[in-house]
Amino acid sequence: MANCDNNPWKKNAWGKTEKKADEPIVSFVDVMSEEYIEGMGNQEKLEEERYMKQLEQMFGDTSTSDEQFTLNTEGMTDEEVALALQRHFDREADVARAVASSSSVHFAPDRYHPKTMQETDSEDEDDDALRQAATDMLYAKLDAENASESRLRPEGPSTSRTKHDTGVSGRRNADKTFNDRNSLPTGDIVGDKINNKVFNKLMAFGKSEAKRQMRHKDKEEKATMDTSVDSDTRLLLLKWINQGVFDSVDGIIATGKESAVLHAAQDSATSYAIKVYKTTLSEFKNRSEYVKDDFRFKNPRGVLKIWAEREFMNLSRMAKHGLPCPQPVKVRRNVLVMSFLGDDGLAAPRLKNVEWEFFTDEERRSVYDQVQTIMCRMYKECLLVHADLSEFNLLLTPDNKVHVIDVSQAMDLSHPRSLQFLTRDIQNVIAFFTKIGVPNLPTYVQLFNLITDLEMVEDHDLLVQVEQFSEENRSADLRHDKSRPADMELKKYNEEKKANRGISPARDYN
Ligand SMILES: Nc1ncnc2c1ncn2[C@@H]1O[C@H](COP(=O)(O)OP(=O)(O)OP(=O)(O)O)[C@@H](O)[C@H]1O
Repeated sequence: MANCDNNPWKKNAWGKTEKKADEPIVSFVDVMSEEYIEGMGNQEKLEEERYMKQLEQMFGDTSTSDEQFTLNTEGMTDEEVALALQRHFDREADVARAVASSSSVHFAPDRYHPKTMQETDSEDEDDDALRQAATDMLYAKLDAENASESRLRPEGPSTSRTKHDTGVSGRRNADKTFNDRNSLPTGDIVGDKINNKVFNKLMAFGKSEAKRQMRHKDKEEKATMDTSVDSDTRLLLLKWINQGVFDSVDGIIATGKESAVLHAAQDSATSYAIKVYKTTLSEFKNRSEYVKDDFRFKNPRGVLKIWAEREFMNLSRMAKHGLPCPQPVKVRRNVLVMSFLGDDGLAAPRLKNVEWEFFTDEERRSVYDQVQTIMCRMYKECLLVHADLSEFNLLLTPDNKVHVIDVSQAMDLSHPRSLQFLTRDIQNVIAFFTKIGVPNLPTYVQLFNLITDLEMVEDHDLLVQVEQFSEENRSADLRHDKSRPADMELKKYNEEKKANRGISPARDYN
């Protein structure tokens, strides 16, 4: 086979004539022989030695030891010094490269690279010491700047402080407490210290106090609404002013347990009392005795709004029979408008508040007689028992006439306990007039018999007799439905509504 190597037209894959290799051609057998490899190694060693000699000739000593580099800069300009340093740096770099390529020399990175960030215990200690020194310096500076605050610093020149220092944290706590006025009103505590325990307690107290005040505010707002007028009532009153029922509502006459009574005026000639019932259940708890047998009070919340209507209805019944009481004018939801008892916008006093020492015996007796007549007529003509009659619900107008008010709880005689309530009314009245010195008052039994035309005896307790009578003489209607005696009152209530030609007795007025 012809030897193709000598052919000048021989081209490589890119169409170019291949350049003849400078290196001697070595057979594969030679490459694989150990002597050849050894020879190669020796040759490299020789080349390396030769290179090092060259470097020595160029730069002098190229030792890689950690000897300190010294440069005598005497008489040198800055530029010469810089050049010398640059040369030194270059030389070291060359040596490092040469050494790195030699398998017999280990590369020491510390010499050319920044110190590694590996931390040791001793380094930690050093850092702590450094930090402490920096803190000391900072506080020393602060103290120097503000000599007046030096009392915050613990005694002794070598004492160091951190943010956890009691003095520093105490001052910081005091600042925070003082500046955080929203949560805690502290007064002036500038310059004082508060230790952490106290500070934490103060903050916790501040938070709970803020919450408590919010709750308190809520309650206050609700209470204001309860005792005076809520927004719905205000709207209703405004509507009545627009309708010309009255011109203005100009103040509170009284706030009772269950209501607020306001004064309203029209043309400065006519005055009205507006009774706004509270709409919270708590106020009606003490009414349980009136309502415990009454079907309407099974759901007490639903019943709150009927108190105004009930009073309106009772006042209507009484006014119809000409009893001295406020004239009912309007009722809607929990608001009742009635005529005002008094003079010049001044409400008539309750018997409780009358100055009886200015009254003669006859005048006092006259007042008692009026009350007795009211009780009799309420029972006989209106078929009602007041059920809360006392010196608190009887007003004395300037013409010395007694008027009865607050009849929302007044009950029809059909109520299974109406006689018991009448007995209590009698006891209240007799007790009061006895107290103000009215002579020759009847006994409880006498008054009871006078009002009811029943024949109770003096020898026995009136209430015991009344209980017994009620038990034996339930009305025929009630006997039909003993399980729900209050149904009787409902029946009467509905009959009365119908008799008043409307679903509600207030209908004719609204
Ligand atoms: N028509 C009126 N004219 C003048 N003052 C009145 C009138 N109605 C009520 N008042 C005044 O308002 C006060 C409270 O009225 P009323 O007794 O009806 O409300 P109450 O909430 O039932 O009060 P309490 O339960 O404390 O007796 C009365 O004591 C009286 O001074």
